[in-house]
Amino acid sequence: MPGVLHLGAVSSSSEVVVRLSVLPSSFHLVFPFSSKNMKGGGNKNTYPASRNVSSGQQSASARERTFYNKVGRSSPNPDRSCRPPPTLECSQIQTFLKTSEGVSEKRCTRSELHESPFDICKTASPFRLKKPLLEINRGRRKEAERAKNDPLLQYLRPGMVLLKKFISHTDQVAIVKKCRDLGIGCGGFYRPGYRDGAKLHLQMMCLGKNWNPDSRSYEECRSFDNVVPPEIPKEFKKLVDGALHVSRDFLHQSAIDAEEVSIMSPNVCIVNFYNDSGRLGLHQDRDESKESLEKGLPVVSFSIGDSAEFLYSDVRDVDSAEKVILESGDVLIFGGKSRHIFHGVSCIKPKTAPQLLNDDANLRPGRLNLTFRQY
Ligand SMILES: O=C(O)CCC(=O)C(=O)O
Ligand SMILES: [Fe+2]
Repeated sequence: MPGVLHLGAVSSSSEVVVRLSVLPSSFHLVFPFSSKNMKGGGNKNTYPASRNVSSGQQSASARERTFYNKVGRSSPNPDRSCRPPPTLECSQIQTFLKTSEGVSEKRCTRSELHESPFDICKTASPFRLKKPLLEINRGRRKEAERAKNDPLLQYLRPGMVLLKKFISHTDQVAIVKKCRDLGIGCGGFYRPGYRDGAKLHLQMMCLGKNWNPDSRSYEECRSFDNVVPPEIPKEFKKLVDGALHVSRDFLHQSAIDAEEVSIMSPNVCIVNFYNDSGRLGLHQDRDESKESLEKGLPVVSFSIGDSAEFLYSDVRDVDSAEKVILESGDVLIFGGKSRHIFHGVSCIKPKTAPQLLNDDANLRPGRLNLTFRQY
């Protein structure tokens, strides 16, 4: 039965064998954004119509399209031991742990994480009280009012563009669900720290390659548990590509050199989850390859959930840093002359996530952020 987890466990004093098997699910892909339709100087408050990516056809209805039609049918991660996984469609995860000498098999395991996987979604309660319609509508009106005068496309500085509300509601829900599934599996969320014991104020998961905060370098598998990070879902890559094209069109329409934002193909993504007290100090993203950094290939950042106060500056100085609020659905791009900016998250603004997202994605209070890079 699709999506059903079979768990069998056999245990002896020297060995534990756990087998999980889940049938993979298939996806039908539909994406909402097409750079081709983007008129930078046109309607400031709408993005272009949806496009069915798989067929390349224009679709009639705009915005509210999803890139999964089967969200929530989770397929736990395939084998991610530090060896080539047998197949990405792998439907089984096997863990062999031996407590005695002579370990012959040691594959995808969580045993070394020392903590249970972090779930970015709330546990569904069968007794969840529905908010009164009046209250829901009041929330929506407030959100719409606030967004009314916000230009959808904002040029923040050379190489830095903000696409407000770029990710549709249904795509945000799908991203949350995908990150949740990956996050509770092998290579999922953990609280990163440094050798001296200091911890970052967030939960992190890497896709593509692992970023090691202590050595400030990328590695093929996580040094603390030998797990190969999950791949970046191709649906995420399509959204990144759409965002890059829309921002280049916008620059072009605004008589700014589109090359300030280069096209790149992400092969690394750092997924951060911040709770209400989460934050991230000012830093530069400078651990990608020399070639990528020299070309100024952009970082593309997705925000979902509660809003964040995002700081950026040419120097590492919180007091003089510029400030921008990143809201759910926003995409921030910084490349070219802004590729080396110092940036960070000074605070999360509690209870600012759209009510509809809370209802449909069941995200914990906090903020999900994905930053895509080309190593
Ligand atoms: O959460 C954010 O907006 C920034 C994340 C970030 O800078 C990073 O992961 O390097
Ligand atoms: Fe960063």
